[in-house]
Amino acid sequence: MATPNANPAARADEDEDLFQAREDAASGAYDASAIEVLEGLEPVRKRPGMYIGGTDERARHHLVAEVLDNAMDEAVAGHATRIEIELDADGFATVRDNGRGIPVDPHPRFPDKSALEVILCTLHAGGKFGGKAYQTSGGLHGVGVSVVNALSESLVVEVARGRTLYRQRFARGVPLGPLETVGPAPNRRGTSVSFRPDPQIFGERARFKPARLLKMARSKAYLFSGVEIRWKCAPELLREGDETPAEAVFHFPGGLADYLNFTLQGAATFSENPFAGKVVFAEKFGPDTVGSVEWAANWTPARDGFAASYCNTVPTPEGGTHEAGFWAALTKGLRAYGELTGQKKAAQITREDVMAGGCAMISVFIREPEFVGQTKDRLATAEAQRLVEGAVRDHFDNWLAADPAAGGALLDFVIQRAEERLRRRAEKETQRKTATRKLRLPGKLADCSDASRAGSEIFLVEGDSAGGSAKQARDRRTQAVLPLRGKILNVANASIEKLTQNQELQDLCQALGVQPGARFRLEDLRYERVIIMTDADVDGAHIASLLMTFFYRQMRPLIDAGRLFLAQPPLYRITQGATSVYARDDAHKDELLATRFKGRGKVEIGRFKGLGEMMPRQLKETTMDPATRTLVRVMIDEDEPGETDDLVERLMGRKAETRFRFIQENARFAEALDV
Ligand SMILES: Nc1ncnc2c1ncn2[C@@H]1O[C@H](COP(=O)(O)OP(=O)(O)OP(=O)(O)O)[C@@H](O)[C@H]1O
Repeated sequence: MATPNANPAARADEDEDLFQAREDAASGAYDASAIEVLEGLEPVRKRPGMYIGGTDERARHHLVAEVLDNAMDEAVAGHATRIEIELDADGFATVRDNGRGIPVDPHPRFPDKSALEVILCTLHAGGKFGGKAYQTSGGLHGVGVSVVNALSESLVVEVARGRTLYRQRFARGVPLGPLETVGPAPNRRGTSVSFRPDPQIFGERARFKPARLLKMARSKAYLFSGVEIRWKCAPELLREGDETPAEAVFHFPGGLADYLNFTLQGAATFSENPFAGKVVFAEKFGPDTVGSVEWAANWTPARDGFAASYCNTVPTPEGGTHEAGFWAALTKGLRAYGELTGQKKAAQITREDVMAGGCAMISVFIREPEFVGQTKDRLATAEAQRLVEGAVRDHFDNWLAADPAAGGALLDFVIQRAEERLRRRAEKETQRKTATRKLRLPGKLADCSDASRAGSEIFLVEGDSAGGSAKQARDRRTQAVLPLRGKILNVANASIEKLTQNQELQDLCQALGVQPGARFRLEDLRYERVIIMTDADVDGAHIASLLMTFFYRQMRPLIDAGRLFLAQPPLYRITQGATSVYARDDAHKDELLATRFKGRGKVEIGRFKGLGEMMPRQLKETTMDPATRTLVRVMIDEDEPGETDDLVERLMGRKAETRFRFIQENARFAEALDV
């Protein structure tokens, strides 16, 4: 669709620019010399995101998870009993285990290199591709530790094997020398990996967060009761008032049940003892079935339910087949229990009803799991569903029967959830029938012209001038624009009355076609995607966080369904001759300057003050057009359930000093966006 431009001369100039840029890319610069072949670990340094999902805080901590997963694999395979995690004041993280030690003998395919060097410097080198060295492992691709090596400014591996200590040092994935034999080590065995993430990749001021790693260490210990995890952190890294200890030892013989009780501390639950257990598959399904499942679940009316699942100790925040099997066992179990106790209504129960208020932890160990992506967010192995359902079902039936009071109360609670769900559905149907319900839409909304919800989007923009640009830049058929004036109310501490009186929020709800809080229904949402589009500066970031808090608190299912996004408007336009490119932030600008603009004439850098200042076609091309833009999906990234609640409370709640502390801790982010 054509976008009207206030200034036709400028439009013609721009067309010319664009044409030239395309020509340039299509001819002169594109010959055989433009085809690069990346060798060794270079691809990892070029595109870290492909291997660790980005270069942000989560990705940085994921490096430790990769190394820790290797040590856990060694423990789960029965070769290590102790893992130590240490954080140094100079930014190094060390993970040490007392396992077999990474093999150090010459590698059969590369006889002049040790297996250790091959593992550390080659993608896809590992002992977990279905061989005999590990039965169930979190590692699969032979990628983890080599990626950590590539992205570390400095990395040292020590291996104690056969009473001898070996060491090799690396910098940015390149060995600084061969594997050295340090000397005899009669009382030591295992592997130690020490590394410091590369500031060139993660930024100068990126540091590990002790609290985040402590949680990781603790949850690993819960997941495998056969391991003791020792934690040590340089006191300089801890702030006064931090709850993170400088030293701790984690060992949980009670496994997941301990974990669940710890997480639910204080909440009233249906049963004093959670529904918990463990099944070794070979005992249930025959000696050829490798692996096991452990679980713990309880129900509480006091808070929303959650499910935390793991496969081979790797967290799977997006669930997958193991979770599906677990909930299927419980749903079928409750229906059968209802039938047994004469509760006819139990036949209506679905998985959704069982999950409401259900807090569950599920950990499976299986051979050669299949995940979606290298960061392993979701388990895809179909077999896991059958194994978990089969293993859990009998135990659940027995648990319900063993405590009729708790079992009956749980069944009532779940039936109530089912009834509520059915009532809601009936209400909706009558609504649809009785009225061609007239929608009142706020006046300033520029709605899309297509009636279909599929593929439609609404952009929430800050202020009328940005709204004006966005209205010109949009695709009128599928993209709607709602300008919001000034900062919306901070909902973290607003009462519900205040919330409903706030004009901006009222308009927002009306435009979306939904109601906030308990009356929110995802089915009512008038658009497929909701996109927050604010300026790339501190004010914009603040408005975006207020909106995200609002959605998190009042419309959480919208986030869980993956339908909330952040637009990524550029901050800079870099021009050289006929070529222009856009940069998101300072780091991106520096990267582009270093890679794309080498010594060919004068480079001009323009900085956008706000969206309102951009030409509609620039805004369209960089930020709104689905063919060329990038969107960031807002997701809830929790290492532990309840963590986001804490963070939102800290950031947006009443205590200004905690917010201030967060901003200080994350100063890089705040600075990068500062104007
Ligand atoms: N702590 C350790 N103890 C013993 N062997 C190890 C240890 N760490 C790594 N290894 C060996 O190095 C191999 C490569 O490890 P790497 O982390 O690169 O990949 P992976 O664990 O096989 O798979 P993934 O890419 O999924 O993490 C492992 O398969 C294992 O054989």
